[in-house]
Amino acid sequence: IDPISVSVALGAASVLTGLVTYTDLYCRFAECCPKKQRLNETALKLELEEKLFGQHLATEVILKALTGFTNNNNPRKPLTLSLHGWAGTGKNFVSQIVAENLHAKGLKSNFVHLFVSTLHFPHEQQTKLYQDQLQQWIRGNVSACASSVFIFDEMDKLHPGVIDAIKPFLDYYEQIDGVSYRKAIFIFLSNAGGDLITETALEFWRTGRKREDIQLKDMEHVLSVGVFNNKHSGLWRSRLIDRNLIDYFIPFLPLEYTHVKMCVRAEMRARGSAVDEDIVTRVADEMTFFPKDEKIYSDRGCKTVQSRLDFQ
Ligand SMILES: Nc1ncnc2c1ncn2[C@@H]1O[C@H](COP(=O)(O)OP(=O)(O)OP(=O)(O)O)[C@@H](O)[C@H]1O
Repeated sequence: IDPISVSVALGAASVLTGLVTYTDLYCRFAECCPKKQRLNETALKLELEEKLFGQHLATEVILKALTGFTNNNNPRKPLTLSLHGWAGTGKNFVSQIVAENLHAKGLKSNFVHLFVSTLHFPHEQQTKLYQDQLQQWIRGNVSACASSVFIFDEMDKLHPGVIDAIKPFLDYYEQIDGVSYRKAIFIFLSNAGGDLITETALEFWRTGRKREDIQLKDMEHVLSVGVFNNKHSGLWRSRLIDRNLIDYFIPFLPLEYTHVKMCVRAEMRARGSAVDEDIVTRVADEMTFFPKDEKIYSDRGCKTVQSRLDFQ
């Protein structure tokens, strides 16, 4: 054995080891973009089942979509989810859970980006500017981290056309100007389609069928067509829909009295208080329910539970 090559090899090995340790150490303190997107399926499943109430369809589809996408080393396009439903039914809540399961810092991660239409894109006459800014922002962030997550809240308040600026990034291209967008995840949140979802849920209720028997096929098509034809959906006549670039339309069902009670209990536990059923009932009774005759669904979902609890 040649002593010189041995020492070169040893030196190289130690530098390499040093480097690996340095990177590990660095990533322990600073946030690093994961080279391979890892998802703990079991943990996500458990979290959704335990924390998200009354949303069997969303739980099922989100799990399936994320597991399939993150297990695929070579996705052909980014994952695009469009979450629809009445206010306070858990769309933001789920996005937060998803973000945390993909990047430990969740919404605070440098690789998770939240856009709120009324905040980031308020003026219709500046659509062109927003389109340019959005493209630049997404390009820059995906170049820095391929598995970036982009969440667009209040899609129904987004001016038509803004979102079409990102169509090329959501398409099946291998690369655009040297950047691959295939590992990114886009999540759209919207109230659009909430009425269609409620109609279907009511139809099941009125005909004595169980809420849990509602299937994705009962809604997905109606939802995509409804959103495409709705001028105030953010996806009105959007090329994202007619080019089939949205992978899943995910319905969030309106929440019932029992779900509101579950939210109150969860909130009490989160505050470290013992669950007091009298308070739970009081808070749930204060919420308003629709339709006028049956009063089945909370018109704000679980949204005002936290503030109502403050006044008990
Ligand atoms: N299905 C649910 N299961 C458990 N908690 C829920 C659910 N829906 C809502 N909540 C609670 O209510 C809060 C508000 O809900 P969230 O912000 O997710 O509603 P949203 O659907 O995004 O409403 P909006 O369309 O008005 O933005 C959540 O932070 C969560 O605490």
